Amino acid sequence: MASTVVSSPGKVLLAGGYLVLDPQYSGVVVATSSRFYTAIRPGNAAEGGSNTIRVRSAQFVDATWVYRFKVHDGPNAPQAGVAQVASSSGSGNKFVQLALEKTLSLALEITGVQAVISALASGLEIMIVGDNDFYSQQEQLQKMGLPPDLASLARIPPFAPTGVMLPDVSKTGLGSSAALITSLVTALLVHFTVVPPSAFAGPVSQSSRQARELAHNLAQFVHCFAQGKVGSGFDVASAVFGSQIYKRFSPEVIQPLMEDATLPLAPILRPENVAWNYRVEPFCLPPHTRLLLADIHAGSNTPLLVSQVLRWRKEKAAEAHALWTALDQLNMSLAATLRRLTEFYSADSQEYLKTLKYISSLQSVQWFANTMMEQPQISCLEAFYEAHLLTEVIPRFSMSLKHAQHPMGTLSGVEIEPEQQTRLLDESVSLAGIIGGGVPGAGGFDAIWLLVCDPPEDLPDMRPLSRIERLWSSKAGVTPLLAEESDRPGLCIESLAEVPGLKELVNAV
Ligand SMILES: Nc1ncnc2c1ncn2[C@@H]1O[C@H](COP(=O)(O)OP(=O)(O)O)[C@@H](O)[C@H]1O
Ligand SMILES: C[C@@](O)(CCOP(=O)(O)OP(=O)(O)O)CC(=O)O
Repeated sequence: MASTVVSSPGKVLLAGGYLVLDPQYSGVVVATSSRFYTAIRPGNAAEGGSNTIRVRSAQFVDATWVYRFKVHDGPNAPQAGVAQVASSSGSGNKFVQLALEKTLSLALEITGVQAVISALASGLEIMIVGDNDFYSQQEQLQKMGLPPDLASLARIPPFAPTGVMLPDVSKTGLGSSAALITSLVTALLVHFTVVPPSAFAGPVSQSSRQARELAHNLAQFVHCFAQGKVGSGFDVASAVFGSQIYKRFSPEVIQPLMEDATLPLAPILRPENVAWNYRVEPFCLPPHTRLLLADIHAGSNTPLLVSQVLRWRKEKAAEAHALWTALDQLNMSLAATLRRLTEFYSADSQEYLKTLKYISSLQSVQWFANTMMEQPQISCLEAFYEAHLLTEVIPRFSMSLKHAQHPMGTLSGVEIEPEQQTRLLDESVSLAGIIGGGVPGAGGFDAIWLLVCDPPEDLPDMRPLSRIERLWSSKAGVTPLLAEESDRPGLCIESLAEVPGLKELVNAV
């Protein structure tokens, strides 16, 4: 039987951090070209593999877990028992184990006990890998004697070994656990014929929507259950559906499953369940602009930041409401302006590209220097400038949150946009051809994002991307990531042979 391979993208929350935890507000999420991959194939019956599931995470030291599957007669429905029988590191992998247990339980409910048992007759071999971008490659570049730029990153072999055990890896904030859980549960759903592979073979369509929604609901539940908390779920939603404007689901929908592990899953997780009230509005960055991320190699504690901000919001309700409302307006204006740029391109790609090429060589303060410019170019330029101004204002607003708390003290030290990040952003955004940027997600010391002009044709002087690479290479500990915005839908079914480097890993013993 051929391997089932499913991938899902990482995420960048451009705007809407903290707000997106509340269903009244939305987050602007970009799915990345960097992905997680899960490959599943039958094990070896001759080696007594029946009902044995071996999971390997090839990029890490001692990252093999072996599980034994059993069907239990639950009080309400048959349930999958997935017990760990071996682990190369001696410790478990709660996220993987729960993904297996919950997905196989759902398969038992939907396809029946016999179908699941026969699909496990030879056991399963599962390989999980994430693109190099999910982990800081700064040490790898040093080892290879390469400068910290995009060309060097492209020379690192795919799925390069990190040389460390899983808990010790330095992450870049692309949302590894959400992308991993989403690709793993969906690969299992496909392998156990709960959903057809065709549902993930092309763009999100009406006919494939239900399968995606089931994968979404299951991945959200497993991710929350494994984390022991219900986040906004923007990371899982973008792993499933791609770039979007996201409004969260009410946590109540999965609360019964979080509290009672014996409940049947299908009635709650099925796509027809109207209690799943999340909203996904498709979104994409304007044509020929490039998302560029920096790995800052530092990291912040998101749960701590979140709990401090939410406590402040509760204590200072009126102040917080005013700030949340203002921030949401700015975030939604940014999304609308970026959309308007895409519309310009659709209406008149030549004028759009002319404008893009023009601003690629100028700092934003010079964009309006050319008084000879005429419509429709002026309107297009105005939209680029509006996007620039909005990204300038949004982080300053979150900073006002930092200052707002001082009299009260509860938020002191909450570094949503630390000064180092502000300085790096200011320097980056002031270069020619940079539309704007910000601190993604919960903020902190993790990363910054930039939107960079990337016109299709040659430019008379240095490309904006190269300007940024030059600036960042002069800063210790700042390296770009290869990730761009994904040009594919969220979840994708893959062919093993077409994912460079994956076949070799899957076939290695
Ligand atoms: N590449 C991987 N292979 C296997 N399990 C993984 C991998 N990455 C993450 N996990 C599982 O997900 C858990 C949470 O991962 P973590 O990277 O801390 O999450 P996050 O991306 O949300 O910060 C890990 O403890 C591990 O159980
Ligand atoms: C605060 C948040 O709204 C956004 C956090 O975004 P990040 O991208 O910082 O997330 P992590 O991958 O968990 O570090 C919390 C949420 O929406 O769940």
